[in-house]
Amino acid sequence: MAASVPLLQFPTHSRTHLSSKFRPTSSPKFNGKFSIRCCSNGREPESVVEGVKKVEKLLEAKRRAELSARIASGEFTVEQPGFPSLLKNGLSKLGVPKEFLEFFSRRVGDYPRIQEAKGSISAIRDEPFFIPLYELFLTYGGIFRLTFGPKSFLIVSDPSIAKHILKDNSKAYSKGILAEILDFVMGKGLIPADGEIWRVRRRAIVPALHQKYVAAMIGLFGKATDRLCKKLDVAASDGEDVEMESLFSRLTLDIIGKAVFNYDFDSLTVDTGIVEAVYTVLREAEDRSVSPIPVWEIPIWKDISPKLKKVNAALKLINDTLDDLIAMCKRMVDEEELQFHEEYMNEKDPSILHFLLASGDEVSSKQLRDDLMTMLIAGHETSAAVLTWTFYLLSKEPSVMAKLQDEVDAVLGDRCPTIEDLKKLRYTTRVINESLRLYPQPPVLIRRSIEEDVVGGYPIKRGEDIFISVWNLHRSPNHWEEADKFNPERWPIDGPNPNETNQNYSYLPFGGGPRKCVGDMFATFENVLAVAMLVRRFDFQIALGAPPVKMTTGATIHTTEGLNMTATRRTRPPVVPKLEMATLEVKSSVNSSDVNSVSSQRAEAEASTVRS
Ligand code: HEM
Repeated sequence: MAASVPLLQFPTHSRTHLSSKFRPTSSPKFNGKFSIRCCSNGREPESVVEGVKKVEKLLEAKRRAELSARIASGEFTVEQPGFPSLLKNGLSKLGVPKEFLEFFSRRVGDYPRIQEAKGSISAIRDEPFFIPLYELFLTYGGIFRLTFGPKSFLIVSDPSIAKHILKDNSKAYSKGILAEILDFVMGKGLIPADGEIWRVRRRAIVPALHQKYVAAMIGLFGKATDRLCKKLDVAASDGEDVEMESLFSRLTLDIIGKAVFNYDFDSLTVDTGIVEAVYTVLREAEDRSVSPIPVWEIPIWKDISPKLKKVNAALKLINDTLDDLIAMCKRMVDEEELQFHEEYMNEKDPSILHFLLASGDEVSSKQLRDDLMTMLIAGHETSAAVLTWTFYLLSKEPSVMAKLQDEVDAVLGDRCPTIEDLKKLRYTTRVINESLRLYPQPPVLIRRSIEEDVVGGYPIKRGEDIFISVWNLHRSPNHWEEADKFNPERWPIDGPNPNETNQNYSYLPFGGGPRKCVGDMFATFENVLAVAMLVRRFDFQIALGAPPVKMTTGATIHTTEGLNMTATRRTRPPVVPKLEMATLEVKSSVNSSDVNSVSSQRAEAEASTVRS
């Protein structure tokens, strides 16, 4: 029986089914005619944006104050550390030597105990689950236990503890609940797999995402984003607003399908059965992560539930399609005059699947399907969410948008972006870095201890379920100035690409340690390119009369009702690239080293994979 996940069971905001979001919002309410059209450059007047920001800040402060008051009033009861601990802490503050304190602890039998917060689900029902975790973190600190009835979780928001679990002692932890929830769709794919299966598959898959492959993907990103631009062009001509979250979901599905197994979903253009099947399965995975009872495991229900029948049919369609693609690719590889080497890539089909088959990867077709499916999901929802929240953040900060557009105009001109261009788009990259800080995807990393360990000085048993809150780490007032502010300037433009190592685990957009994301470089280029191509052609504002953009959560952070925007074709001043290009040219090596630093990060993670 899969463990239920009480913490993830908070009823989320009712979510519009994705498919209903897959069309431009053409209702009169969202008609472009009523959107704020602004000054000559098409950007929203700053006073309006500032006013909206002030109101949002006030609402946020009110919401926080209410939740803090609930915590203080005892809806969450805290178990304080025992008297000996309090005495020990007091003595420590008075400067009593550590050796004496340890001797004292042993004599009185006092072991440090993790602070405990007892939760009442009703107190926090209307929030995405990581929001109350943030309030609790501010009250109880970098590690605390959250107990719901018989179930308890350790919530980690301290960078050094996160580093210990993800990197230094990663062998002592598995994917726990996550593996149970995802089993139906990913089986033993790379994300849920543990132990020897994970080690073997990681060694097979990582080489497939070599630098030449990622560089070859740039053209694919460009083509797919161009299709999206064309769609926006039509909407702009028709004066229709667009729901960007669903469009980004389609963009990244089209990209990842081609990149992983050379399949063109073409979901930006058509709604085929396979696209619907992918969304049925994705939605089911998210529903399972927020469901109070694992109904999908009840024997009879499993066979009669229309919803589960639909999910099973969708899974069958996807699996059959994958089997066909694998068979087709095998035939291609058989007919090829193969000269396999480290940076091998088939020009006609540069997909990861082709690399794996050409490498002679000895793997069962079930395992191969699990891995492909895992990468499809891992690389699709995450990037779509990053783009959605980046555009949301940009709509709130016209000055950032202006600076971004200036950089893009200067670097790209009217060209389709090349890899060299992407390396020069340093401010655009910082915008993505900052968006990933404020909206990490996923907001929480899940682990389970598989042996006893000591974390942050506290002994823990085997079988502890642990949530590392990346959301808390990324917004911790201990580490960030004005933590809630969208400020790409906080990352020095000439500095290295921020990552978990150079930020000491206060920032982990792609995780860390041996299980770090294998698609970090791929995703960074994909997002930078999409943002650059879109803001070059269009100005974006939140559509007038659109519902407020609120968060809800599944595996990644979604909006509750979509991101309804007005895309307006830009009327740009002529591009005068010369001066700007000269400066950027000089500094471009910094950005190349950013890319290299991503690869060397990966090399470090791989080395520890081999060691572990
Ligand atoms: C912006 C986009 C992306 C973000 C934010 C992201 C984030 C992450 C994070 C945080 C993890 C670590 C999970 C953990 O430790 O529990 C991860 C793992 C993973 N990601 Fe990504 N990812 C992105 C794109 C991609 C892409 C494009 C691919 C595939 C091409 C991919 C494939 C994977 C895989 C296979 C793993 C599991 C690695 C392992 O356990 O060994 N991701 N990702």
